[in-house]
Amino acid sequence: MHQRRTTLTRYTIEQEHRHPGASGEFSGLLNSLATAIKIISNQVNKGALVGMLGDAASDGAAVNVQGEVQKKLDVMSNDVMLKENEFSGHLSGMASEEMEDVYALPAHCKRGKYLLVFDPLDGSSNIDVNLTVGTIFSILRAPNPGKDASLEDFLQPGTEQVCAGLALYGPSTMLVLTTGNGVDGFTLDRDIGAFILTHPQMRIPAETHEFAINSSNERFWEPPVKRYVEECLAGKTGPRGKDFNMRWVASLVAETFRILTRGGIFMYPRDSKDPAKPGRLRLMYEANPISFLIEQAGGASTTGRERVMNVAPTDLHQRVPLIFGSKNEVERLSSYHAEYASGKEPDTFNSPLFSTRSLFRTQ
Ligand SMILES: O=P(O)(O)OC[C@H]1O[C@](O)(COP(=O)(O)O)[C@@H](O)[C@@H]1O
Ligand SMILES: [Mg+2]
Ligand SMILES: [Mg+2]
Repeated sequence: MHQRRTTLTRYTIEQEHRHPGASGEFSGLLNSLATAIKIISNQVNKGALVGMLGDAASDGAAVNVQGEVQKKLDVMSNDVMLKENEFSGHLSGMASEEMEDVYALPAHCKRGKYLLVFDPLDGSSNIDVNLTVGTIFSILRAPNPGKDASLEDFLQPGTEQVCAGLALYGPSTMLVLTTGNGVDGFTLDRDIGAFILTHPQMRIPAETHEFAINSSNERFWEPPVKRYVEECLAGKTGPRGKDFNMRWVASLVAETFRILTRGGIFMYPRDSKDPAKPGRLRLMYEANPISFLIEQAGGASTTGRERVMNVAPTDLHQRVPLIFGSKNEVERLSSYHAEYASGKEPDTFNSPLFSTRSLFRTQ
């Protein structure tokens, strides 16, 4: 007996039926996005077999607008995202982590009513060590549908996103997305070449005992983050009264999926490492789409000072501090930021962990 499973195609049609006025453009766009993701997944999966590992230029000279060395897979993924989506007819422009300016659609491509912003390959440092990487995307409404999009058209806060999602190229290839009605996860069934709904309505538990932060930056953190991490490390014997576990994959997509699955808090906070950069992660194609997913799954996302999706973008490649995950933990860390901003010194800063001999010395 045939057991019917919900494919991504069926899912988008069903969603469309819920909106009687829908034109089908959005489903068409998701379809071309899914095709791009399948192509990238195939190349990531084959890796060295198709010569896809390593830097884009053998001497490491290919550098993107972020000043980061481009991997071959960064370049290939960017190209696939552009070429598979430009023809959909549903976009009036695209912007990518790997390109300085807004991508101008070729003259022969029809202009549509959406804008697509993406990080074609997130977690690039993990490619050569065969760990999970992914693609992050955000869909906005084009202020001037049918016309070429300008840079200003893209500078919309995260609250304006109509859809956001990520693809994971890990042990299995997954697509996780939200259109503002919760978060649904699909797994690629390679035998039939279709995404199947395997993780409907994902929810993040409000409580957690797992945190993720790159602790090599500890000396650059602000006091609220130092305080929060110190309290986690103090475990049962500290003010939290419970032991915490720590994870750092250095792949935002993988950390996000872990948090969507079993909770936790992710922190790439503001630090003083490079005063020109208020954070490590990019607002438009990393922080906003991830925040939309997290909030839709019942979690929270903040810069420490404000809700990420409320930040008014001023630049395509703008960076922000990013703290997200289980609601109670994110709220706790936000309250530490607020206390710090108000000038109140919490008692825990006098704890031995912050003494001159300690790991978490205050500066
Ligand atoms: O190397 P670090 O400082 O730990 O940073 C890790 C972060 O950088 C990223 O790899 C940045 O993304 P890209 O690989 O797209 O540049 C995130 O996925 C991850 O959270
Ligand atoms: Mg990235
Ligand atoms: Mg990237």
